[in-house]
Amino acid sequence: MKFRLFLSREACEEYAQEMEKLAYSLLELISLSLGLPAERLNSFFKDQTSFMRLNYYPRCPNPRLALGVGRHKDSGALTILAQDDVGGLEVQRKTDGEWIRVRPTPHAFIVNVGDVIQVWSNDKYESVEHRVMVNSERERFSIPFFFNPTHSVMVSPIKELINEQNPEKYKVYNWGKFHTTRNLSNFKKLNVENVTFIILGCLKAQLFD
Ligand SMILES: O=C(O)CCC(=O)C(=O)O
Ligand SMILES: [Fe+2]
Repeated sequence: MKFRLFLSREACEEYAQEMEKLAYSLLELISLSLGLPAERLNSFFKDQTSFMRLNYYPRCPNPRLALGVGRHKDSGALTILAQDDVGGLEVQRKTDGEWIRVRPTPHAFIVNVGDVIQVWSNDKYESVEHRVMVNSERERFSIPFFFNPTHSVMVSPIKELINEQNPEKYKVYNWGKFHTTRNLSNFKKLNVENVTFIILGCLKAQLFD
């Protein structure tokens, strides 16, 4: 995939509209896979707070000293990522903590399940931890589309998925408040490597207070 450096507003709007359609299709498939009606989750996105980002990672002579994107989990519902052929995205394998390179596949998107779907599905789906390494020889471009719920949505495990054998693992939280607080803090105030993980951990911990 080749990216032009300057994208027009119209192109960005058109791209976002297409991503939104794709995101709804994926959401419906996820809903079906959980044994729910296809459109069960759609209403959470009526005035969605989705956005896209144009990422540029310049070449770096000493990649070990530079931060592409530090380790994190995406906090929204789904991320649909387009990337060029340079590579640099890595996901952490849960079994041994090893960072695995995600090899770019031509004409394919990478789809991340975010924390919101992890909570809705009560851990049936897991939000993957990932990071981006920079490259000493080539610059890199990527375009993530973050498919996020409406600001006022209260996120908690979907009640149809909860029963005695599968009690809810998360307390309810407000998506908009959570997202704004996280963005405003810009990860500065917490001296930890992985803020999302800690926050999800806190939500889980509260359950057992
Ligand atoms: O550029 C990438 O490959 C991923 C960026 C990313 O993880 C993010 O913006 O959340
Ligand atoms: Fe990410």
